[in-house]
Amino acid sequence: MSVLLTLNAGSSSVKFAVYEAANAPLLIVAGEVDGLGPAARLIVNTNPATKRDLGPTDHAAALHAILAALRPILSGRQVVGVGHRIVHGGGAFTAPVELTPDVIEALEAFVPLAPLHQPHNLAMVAAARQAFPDAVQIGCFDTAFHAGHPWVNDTFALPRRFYEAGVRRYGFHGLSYDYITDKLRADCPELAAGRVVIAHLGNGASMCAVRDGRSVGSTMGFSALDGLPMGTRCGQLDPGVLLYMMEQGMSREEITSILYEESGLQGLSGFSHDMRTLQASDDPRAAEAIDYYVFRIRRELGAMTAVLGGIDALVFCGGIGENAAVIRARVIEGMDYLGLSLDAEANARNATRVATGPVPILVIPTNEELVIARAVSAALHP
Ligand SMILES: Nc1ncnc2c1ncn2[C@@H]1O[C@H](COP(=O)(O)OP(=O)(O)O)[C@@H](O)[C@H]1O
Ligand SMILES: CC(=O)OP(=O)(O)O
Ligand SMILES: [Mg+2]
Repeated sequence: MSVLLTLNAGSSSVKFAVYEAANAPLLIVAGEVDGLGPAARLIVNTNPATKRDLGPTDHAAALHAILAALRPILSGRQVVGVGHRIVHGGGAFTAPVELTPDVIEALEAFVPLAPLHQPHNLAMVAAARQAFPDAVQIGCFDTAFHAGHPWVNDTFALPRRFYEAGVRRYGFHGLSYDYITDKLRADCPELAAGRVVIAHLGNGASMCAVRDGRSVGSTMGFSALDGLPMGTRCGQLDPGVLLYMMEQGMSREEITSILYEESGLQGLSGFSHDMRTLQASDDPRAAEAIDYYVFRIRRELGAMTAVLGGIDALVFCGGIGENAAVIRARVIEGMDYLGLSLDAEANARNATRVATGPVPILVIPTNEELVIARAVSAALHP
């Protein structure tokens, strides 16, 4: 049997799935290594019984563990296509593409703009090519969903030459937004045609303003640093802070490390980037980190609603958006002025529909893997 493999290297996880290679890909198995760093674990089919502690694990080791776990499943099956999440496609890659050596070379240019993702995304391509030399390798871009952004959301107020040189607000998490808008189109077409704010709250986090299924605004920009605070990333920052750091004599490497790896929930709490750990802690710094996180989501919810001129539905997704009922409750508190109010009981059990007010609030498990698998399938069956 011919199968497709998808690989999604996020900042704290590597997610994977295997599908039967049909026109509409049929899921065989899915799973992830999450908690990359000192204590990662492998979980298959979200079944806690399969959980295996891997100890200290980076992206490469995670892929190794995934391929080992897949060996019995892939035996007797032929991997004909591998689909990769590629976080940054810049202005040039606005649709899935075969990952030829020329394309890989072009994508390497974006490594400095997404250092927590792009190098790992590209390393997965090399590893998959070695493991499955006969399979076609397809790249699917987080930036592509936002490619039609209105210019005002695309630009910074810098001299024009920077825009021409590609210094633009690309936006990310596009595979997730693509899945959610498609799901809305299928399950609630009346909402899909309207003004929807999607909050993708994972280890990375962003929000997107969607009108009639198209991105018209997003909180992330040129790099995956902007907008909301994240596990270890700072989110929106006054550029004067960067000048200050430079004046203090910090090197580019030091500043990069602070902004990408030592900030966000990690920086504010001083001990963890993981929402589960922070919620379980009684350290006041954990509470303050969560306060700032919620404050910024509420602020951007107002901004995204203003971009859309109102809101017809709010969707939560990503590891935190799908599972952290308390965070959703705190984001929605006092938002009746937007027509948003929460059904506490439905919210507590992570139900799909969690609103009591006039504006639907939905919790939709995102599925970047399926978006990737569909793209691979389309490439194989044009
Ligand atoms: N039940 C839960 N309650 C609170 N937070 C959760 C829960 N499950 C997962 N998370 C959080 O989700 C985040 C990871 O999200 P995920 O979307 O899987 O990450 P990535 O951005 O690496 O794809 C972590 O902060 C984790 O603590
Ligand atoms: C773009 C980004 O931040 O992705 P993730 O949330 O998977 O780290
Ligand atoms: Mg992710």
